[in-house]
Amino acid sequence: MINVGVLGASGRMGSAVIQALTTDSDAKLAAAIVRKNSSSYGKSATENEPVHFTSAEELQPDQIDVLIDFSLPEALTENLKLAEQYQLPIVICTTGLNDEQKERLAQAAETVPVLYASNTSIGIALLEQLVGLSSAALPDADIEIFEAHHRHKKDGPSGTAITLGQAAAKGREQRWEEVNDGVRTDGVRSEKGIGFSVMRAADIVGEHQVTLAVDGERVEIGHRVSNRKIFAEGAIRAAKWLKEQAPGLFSLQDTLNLQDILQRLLKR
Ligand SMILES: NC(=O)C1=CN([C@@H]2O[C@H](COP(=O)(O)OP(=O)(O)OC[C@H]3O[C@@H](n4cnc5c(N)ncnc54)[C@H](OP(=O)(O)O)[C@@H]3O)[C@@H](O)[C@H]2O)C=CC1
Ligand SMILES: O=C(O)C1=N[C@H](C(=O)O)C[C@H](O)C1
Repeated sequence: MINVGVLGASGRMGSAVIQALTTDSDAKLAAAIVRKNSSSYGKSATENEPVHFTSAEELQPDQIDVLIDFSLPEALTENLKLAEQYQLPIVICTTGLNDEQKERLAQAAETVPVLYASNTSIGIALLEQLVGLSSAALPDADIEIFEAHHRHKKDGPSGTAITLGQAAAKGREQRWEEVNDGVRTDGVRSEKGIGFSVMRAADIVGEHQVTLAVDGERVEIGHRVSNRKIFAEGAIRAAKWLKEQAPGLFSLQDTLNLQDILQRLLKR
């Protein structure tokens, strides 16, 4: 049984992780961590078990094996400090990180196991591989990425959309900085640019579509999530894997054998 500390525990994803832990036979909720000024602070985090929303300062580190972070980028530094202070593996699922924050992940990974996943679903991990493969196989195709999320989302393009763009660039051995067109404000695509379009509406959980288009033909690779349980269970699966690792910076791909499967199939 592993004991999980959830950071950002009062949020949409924090609540989904807490819910998923109630039915997991190998992992349980050990701490539901929020800001001290959170409206949830001190309230009960679960219906039947005696876990209350608590602050990082009150944490009992000996009762925790691994942390899962679904807070916001503003909390990243403090959350990594917590992992370092108590030598706890940490799965970071927050998106919208800037370059400095990404460097901070690598720095923390020198002393604790850190897994960063902009999307914890296996479907998106698979899409990443398929996008890399498609982009290499169709070197002249124009690549565009569409993503749709709920009206409350605070960052865009989504972390997943950026990860998929990076997979496409990697497939063509291109530097991401040179091909990232972002969300075009003038509507004009650069020659090798990868562009993004973003929809924010109602309760959409998470949708991504990568289009590779040549004149007269179009490949579309897409993924839709309709329940946050998918992300929650993926994060818990990653946490179980990370708990067994030495310090280092990992991705969801490290926990799966998708590359091996693809390589085996491509050799046939
Ligand atoms: N990797 C993945 O698969 C997925 C990643 N995400 C990402 O996870 C993150 C959270 O998403 P979601 O649950 O929808 O967001 P919410 O806004 O619902 O939750 C955010 C949580 O962070 C807490 N929080 C806000 N500001 C701070 C702060 N400055 N310091 C500490 N805690 C803070 C809030 O707590 P309170 O206000 O109570 O203090 C709340 O619990 C986003 O970055 C999102 O993009 C989302 C889905 C899947
Ligand atoms: O904020 C969300 O909700 C989501 N964020 C992640 C992202 O930015 O990619 C993953 C998921 O699609 C949901």
